[in-house]
Amino acid sequence: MSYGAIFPLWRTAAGEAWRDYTHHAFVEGLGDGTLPREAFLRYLVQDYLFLVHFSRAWALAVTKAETLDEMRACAATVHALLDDEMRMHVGICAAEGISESELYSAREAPQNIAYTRYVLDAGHAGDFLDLMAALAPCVLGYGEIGTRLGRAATGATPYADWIATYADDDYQRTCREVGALIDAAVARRLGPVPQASPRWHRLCARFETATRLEVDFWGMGLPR
Ligand SMILES: Cc1ncc(CN)c(N)n1
Repeated sequence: MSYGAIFPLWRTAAGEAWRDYTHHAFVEGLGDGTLPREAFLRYLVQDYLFLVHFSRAWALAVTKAETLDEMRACAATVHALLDDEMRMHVGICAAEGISESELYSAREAPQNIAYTRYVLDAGHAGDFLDLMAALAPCVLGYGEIGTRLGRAATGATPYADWIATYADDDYQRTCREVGALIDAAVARRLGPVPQASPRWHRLCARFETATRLEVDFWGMGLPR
C-alpha cells in the first residue's frame, strides 16, 4: 500500500518503528484469533475515546487548512471517524453489554492521552503539515494492517469484523484520499522537492513519534 507519494517517504524514514506498529503482537493476535477477548475489549473502549480526540484533531485541520479542497477532505475524514468507524466500536461493545455512554465516560489510559494530545498539540503549535504528519500513521497504518490481515484471514478469527472494517473499500478510499490530501498539501507548501526543505526532517520526526505512540497504544491493550 502506498497511499500517495509522501506517505512511503515518511514510512521509510520512520525505520523499524513502522514494522513494530503494523506487525505488533496485538495485530498478529487479531489476525490469527489468539488475542484474548478481554484484551480486545480493553483496547476497543480506549480506541473509542481515541477516535473522539482524533475527530477533534481532524476538525482542527479544517481550521488550519488553506484551501476549500483541504477543508472538504478534512471534514470528510471527521465524518468517516464519527459516523462510520466509531459505529463498529459501539456495535461490538453493545453486544458485550457496554453502552455508548459507558464508552464515552470511560477513564482514558495514559498511552491514549499521550498519543491524542501529542497530535492535537502538533496541530495547535504547528501548521497544517505538522498536523498531517502526526495524523498520517493512524489512518494509513490501519489501512495497511486491514489490507494485510484481510488477505490472510481464514475466517477462523473472531476479529473478522474488526479486520473487515479496515480492509473495507470505504476505509481504503479514506486512506487514498488522505494520501492525496497530504501529497497536495506538501507540494503546495514545500514545492516539488520537499526533501530539500528545512522543514522536512521535522515532519519525518513527527510521523515517527506518532508511529511510536501507536506501538505504545497496542502495548496498552496486550494481555496483562
Ligand atoms: C489507535 C488507533 N490508531 C488508528 C486507528 C484507525 N483510525 C484507530 N482506530 N486507533
